[in-house]
Amino acid sequence: STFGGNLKWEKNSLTYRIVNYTPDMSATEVDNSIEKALQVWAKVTPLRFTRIYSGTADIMISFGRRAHGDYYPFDGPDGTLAHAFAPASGIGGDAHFDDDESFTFRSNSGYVLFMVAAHEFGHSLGLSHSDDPGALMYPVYSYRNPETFVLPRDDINGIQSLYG
Ligand SMILES: O=C1CC=C(NS(=O)(=O)c2ccc(-c3ccccc3)cc2)CC1=O
Ligand SMILES: [Ca+2]
Ligand SMILES: [Zn+2]
Ligand SMILES: [Zn+2]
Repeated sequence: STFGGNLKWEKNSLTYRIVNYTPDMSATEVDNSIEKALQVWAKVTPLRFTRIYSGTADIMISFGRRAHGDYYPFDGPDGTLAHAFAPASGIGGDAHFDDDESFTFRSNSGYVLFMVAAHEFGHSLGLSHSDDPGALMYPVYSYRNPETFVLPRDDINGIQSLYG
């Protein structure tokens, strides 16, 4: 959900940090999923993402369960899979993933981290939900092959209305 207003980043160069990992996948698979999910948005905007390994990034990415340090505790298996905060300082832009879910790299047994992350990063960049069922920002998870995934037109229009 889009916590916070309909803001946007006032800079095109953003940093991200993968704060911790899920036991479901290898670190390399998590790194790859996150990187590709950010590239989905970078490809159609002037936005550029630089990974940092310590300190505070614009987009802090972490896995947690139940109460995990903000006012939006997760709910155990299923239900909410993840959430992200709209662009702002501090927790703004951060994306949290519910570690009571099973995330996967490619197979469709479990939630594909790439897909969930691409959706959440839409929120991190200022997008809210789309009512187009084919859109990435539609609020219902749907599996699409990460290898062949192409950002739908509705999402391109949305992100380019903010950062075109
Ligand atoms: O904006 C919302 C509101 C509902 C949420 N529920 S969720 O965590 O179960 C969730 C639902 C769908 C997705 C999703 C949608 C499209 C593609 C990939 C994931 C991600 C998270 C999380 C979320 O980001
Ligand atoms: Ca959950
Ligand atoms: Zn959402
Ligand atoms: Zn959280």
